[in-house]
Amino acid sequence: MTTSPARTDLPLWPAPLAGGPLDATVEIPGSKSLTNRLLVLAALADGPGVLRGALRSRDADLMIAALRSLGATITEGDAPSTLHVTPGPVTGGVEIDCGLAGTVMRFLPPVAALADGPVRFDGDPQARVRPMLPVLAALHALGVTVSSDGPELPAHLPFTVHGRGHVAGGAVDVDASGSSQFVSALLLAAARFDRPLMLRHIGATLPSLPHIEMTVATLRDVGVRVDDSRDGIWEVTPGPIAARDVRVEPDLSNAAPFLAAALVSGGTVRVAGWPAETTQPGAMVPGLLERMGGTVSLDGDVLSVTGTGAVHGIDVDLHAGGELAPAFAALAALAHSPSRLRGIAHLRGHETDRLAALATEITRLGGRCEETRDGLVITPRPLHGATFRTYADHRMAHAGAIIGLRVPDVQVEDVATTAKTLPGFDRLWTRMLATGDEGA
Ligand SMILES: O=C(O)C1=C[C@@H](OP(=O)(O)O)[C@@H](O)[C@H](O)C1
Ligand SMILES: C=C(OP(=O)(O)O)C(=O)O
Repeated sequence: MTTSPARTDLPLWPAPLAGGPLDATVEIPGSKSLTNRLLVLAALADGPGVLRGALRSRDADLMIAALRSLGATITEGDAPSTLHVTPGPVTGGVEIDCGLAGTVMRFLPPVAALADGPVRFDGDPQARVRPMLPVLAALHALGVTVSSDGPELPAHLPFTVHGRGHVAGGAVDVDASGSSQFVSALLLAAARFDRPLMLRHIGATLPSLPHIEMTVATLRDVGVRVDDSRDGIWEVTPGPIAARDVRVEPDLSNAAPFLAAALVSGGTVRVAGWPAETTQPGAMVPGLLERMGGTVSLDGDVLSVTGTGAVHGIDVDLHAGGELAPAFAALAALAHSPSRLRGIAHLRGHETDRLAALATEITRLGGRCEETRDGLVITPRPLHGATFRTYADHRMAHAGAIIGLRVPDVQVEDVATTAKTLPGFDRLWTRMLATGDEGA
């Protein structure tokens, strides 16, 4: 970890201070995780389908471009968030740019295995260190050839999946302790395999279980039979994938920084379209904010969080919702009592090593934030302004914005990196602070 002054050639965004208690309603665009699952299933379906309220962001647009090159036709309807998807035979002989999107680099290799030729995968420089081996080893075990420069199975991008038009299926063990996306990836394509897929998780821990439940739920919604009755084992029966006209829920993890702002600034922030039931891990956000001093209410589908400006520390296992950690680490840095975030060792393989990044940046602002084996311990200290580096990580930018609500002169590096899942984050944030009813 380094605490030296940040030097960056990237643009700096002066994070706005909260002028007073908030009174804002924020419209959050569609869920990244749901959009990218629904796009994959629509591209493999039996007929044309529609997504409404889909996310349009870098990760979603990379998925759209990749599925188009693999043979699907995807067009915009009356709005950019309405997507018409017409499946086609899965075609090889193409290259896929994964950017930094875990959902693209993990979900598409099993789809590429169904193609009629090789599919090469690559992405951003930072994507080339994100773990890939468990999903590629599983494909290899299912009879799919995967190659890169060396003789060994690739552990990272870039690599090539040599599609042969079909995947046998069968039983396979996967260590998904590094990412739930290894499980989701194989389940999403498995209805198109020749035989049932019987997938067993063999690692010590399994992060982000809600995201696996999301995969199972989206598969069942399109008529695919999934047996998840045994812990750590999933069985998918090959069969038709129904075409659907579906509405995508707002991204509840991206709602987290906005709702957190109510605790930091005092006042109320509302998010419209909050689902009554969801598999998104963002469902944990209201309960966590209550524990940190917020008052939460749900009126119809409008979730309101009201804060006083006082933030309590929290001791929490975020294993199920690791993507929430940056926002909650930022809140913890502003709390009046210590916090411990546990169960999130796998965040070291996210967009950046998020544990190191959060510890470095909170420390740079004068805070005390220490890495543990599986998380962070954050002890309150007075903070001061400085550059808050973001490491191409959208959720680091959210964290810097939260701290900047209270700490003058926080300069968030490369706020445009938020376009990964929420283009226009800075505009939405500034409008929220203008305390009116604002939309995306
Ligand atoms: O399947 C998904 O859509 C996701 C699963 C999670 O990944 P990990 O299990 O790697 O944390 C989550 O952090 C990521 O933002 C999205
Ligand atoms: C871990 C994340 O993304 P990805 O889908 O790229 O893994 C995230 O959005 O927090």
